[in-house]
Amino acid sequence: MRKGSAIAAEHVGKRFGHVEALRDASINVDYGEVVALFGDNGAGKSTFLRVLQGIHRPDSGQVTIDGKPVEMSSVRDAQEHGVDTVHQDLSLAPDLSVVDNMFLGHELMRSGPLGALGFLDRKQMAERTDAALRELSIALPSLNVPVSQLSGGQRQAIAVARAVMWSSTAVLLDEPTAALGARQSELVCSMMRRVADAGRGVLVVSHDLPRILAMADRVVVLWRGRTAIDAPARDLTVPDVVATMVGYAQETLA
Ligand SMILES: Nc1ncnc2c1ncn2[C@@H]1O[C@H](COP(=O)(O)OP(=O)(O)OP(=O)(O)O)[C@@H](O)[C@H]1O
Repeated sequence: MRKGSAIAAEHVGKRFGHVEALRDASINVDYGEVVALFGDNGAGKSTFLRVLQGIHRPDSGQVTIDGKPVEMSSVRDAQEHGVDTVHQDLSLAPDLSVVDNMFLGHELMRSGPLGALGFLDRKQMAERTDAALRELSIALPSLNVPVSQLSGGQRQAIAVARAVMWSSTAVLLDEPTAALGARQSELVCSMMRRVADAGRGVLVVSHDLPRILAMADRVVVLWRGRTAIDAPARDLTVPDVVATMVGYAQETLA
């Protein structure tokens, strides 16, 4: 497994007009590590995630990928650096099969009779889908059913497996357990651990404090656009995290 920093940001600032969404936000995710990003509503989590995804250019500060400074101006730039994101809406095409969703935008073609590329290489796509799901111990009833026929947890698993298949450095997840019940949330947590074990850095944004704190290696808490906590998860309890968020707010009101 590669060692060191998969993705990081130092002292990032980002303004939208008069709103200072990020003022001094820092985070580091090592290869093989799961880092949880917590914060109250409006703390800047989505903005920070978008900076790391190449959607927003930071006004100040630096993003590094694989330890090297990067300037990104699109999601494609982040993908070229091996960083992929699992969005809250999963971005799956409900009527397409598991295999077709895994290769959405990356379809494999094979030569037709006259040597022209024109046919989807369904065999190879199915084999690579099977291997990608196996790597994360994801079992599905069939790879050929439309994903709309699968459970929420299974759809989440496909979106994660797809991100892992197309990324070599880091996988960013936005609220992966928000729409799931307890059992499926636990399965998604163990899957995130396997993604890290497969050598990626994993960054998860969540409001599901107890569950994600219990499985993460490191925790970053944003408060009003600043990194207020950056500590090993084992050193923190849920009340610690909440108290920091609320405590900071009370300090300001006082
Ligand atoms: N495109 C934008 N234009 C203007 N203001 C924005 C934009 N994006 C975010 N903001 C503002 O930046 C601040 C941080 O928002 P952000 O969505 O990053 O917080 P969050 O921690 O993800 O919140 P939540 O948990 O509610 O999703 C908020 O005040 C928000 O209104």
